[in-house]
Amino acid sequence: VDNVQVSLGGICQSPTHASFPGMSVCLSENITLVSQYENDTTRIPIPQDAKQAVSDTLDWTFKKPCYLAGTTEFCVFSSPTFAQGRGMSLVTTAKRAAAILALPSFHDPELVRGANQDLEPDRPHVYHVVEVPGKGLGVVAAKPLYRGDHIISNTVSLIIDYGAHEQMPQVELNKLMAAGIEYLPERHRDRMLNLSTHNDADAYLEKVQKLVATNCFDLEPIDDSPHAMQAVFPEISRLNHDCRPNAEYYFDYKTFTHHIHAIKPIAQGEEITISYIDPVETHQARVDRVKNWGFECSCSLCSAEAHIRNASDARVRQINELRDEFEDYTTKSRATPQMGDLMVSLHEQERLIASLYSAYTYAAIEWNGVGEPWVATKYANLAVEYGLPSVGPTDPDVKEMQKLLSDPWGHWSWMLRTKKRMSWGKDGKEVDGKKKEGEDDEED
Ligand SMILES: C[S@@+](CC[C@H](N)C(=O)[O-])C[C@H]1O[C@@H](n2cnc3c(N)ncnc32)[C@H](O)[C@@H]1O
Repeated sequence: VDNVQVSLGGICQSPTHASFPGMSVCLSENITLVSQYENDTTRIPIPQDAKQAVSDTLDWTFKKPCYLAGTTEFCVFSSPTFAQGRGMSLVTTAKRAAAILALPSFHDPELVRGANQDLEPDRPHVYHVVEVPGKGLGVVAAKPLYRGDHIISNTVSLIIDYGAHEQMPQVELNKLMAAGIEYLPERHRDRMLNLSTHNDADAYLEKVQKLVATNCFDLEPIDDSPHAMQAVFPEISRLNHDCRPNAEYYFDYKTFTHHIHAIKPIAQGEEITISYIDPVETHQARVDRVKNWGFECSCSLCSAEAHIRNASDARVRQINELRDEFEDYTTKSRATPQMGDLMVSLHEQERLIASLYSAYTYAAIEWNGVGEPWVATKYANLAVEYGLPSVGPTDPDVKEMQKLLSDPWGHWSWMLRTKKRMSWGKDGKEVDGKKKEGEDDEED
């Protein structure tokens, strides 16, 4: 069972005004193409020879400008035709650009048909973008929404390799990001350029830097590169933060699409929110993290009275302690089914709806681990129901719970804790880590 803490796949972890170490950087042979940007404070012209010759092989339409950072060259790659002409751009290495180009959504346009509502003006939107006092723009429900209802999806618009952040001076990276935005088709580009920068920017490139920092999400590497990626999705970026949100997001790597679903009932006209941070943190930690986006968190939990906040902090600490026990599959673990029930209850008390699926998952595993298939089945069903809108159908926990549902007795968790504690199996030897699928149960 995967640890549920959000790191990658979440909102950018170091979003605003971070200082990136400037390494010595040499311009690649494309210096003449980018030098024209030096004093440009408005828009970035497309380099004359950036467009590739049209060929039968699927390729990026634009592959320049580039910068050589040490021995690594980072370029802008762009496909204005991606996702029915919505377009996408990357700032990354040629190797990673090739890995992304190999993804199914580039070869089968049907996979991303209908992913972006702006391409389907006749489809009724379930949300409106409005001015929200004290928050700039925000998203409100256009009709009553129920748990699991789909709200917005966006294919990725701009991706920036964290390797570029590490290895390029910020000012050079800003130019590449600006070129990536420039390549997007006009309507899409305008939406990107209208995104919030939280506060004013004096120059165009500073504006590009701030809008990426304010609106990006983190994506895991899709190749053998150690570097994660930042991604921007213009419509989804209008969602404001709440530590106890009513919507959750997940990224589908197959289609390169970000999805937002309601995780609880939302009334017509109510603001739709997501959490920018790991919400299973204490009050002070949350307040500090949210400051990265330049605002003081005023959500209901952060503005609660001190004694309410303190009780919440105690529950959050207990959730984190219990998680360590559930993740320990050795005989040292103190995890019991009743602790699984407690985990569920603590999540409910804390209004941690987005990660409730993980509490149900732990409870299902623990009940199955002592040979109680029907209680395990109840929790596994709940894990799937709550997991689908929160983490999506390809999430490992959701898939594991679907397996448990189809055959609790054949699942790796069946009687696992009992066997461990009674030293059954494997000559009584303790096996570290959880039991792997297909491992035999010959001593049962
Ligand atoms: C990703 S944008 C969200 C959309 C933004 N409000 C807009 O006008 O486009 C993030 C920025 O929105 C504002 N914001 C988001 N959540 C907020 C909140 N709970 N309270 C105040 N400002 C918030 C902050 O300025 C933050 O830097």
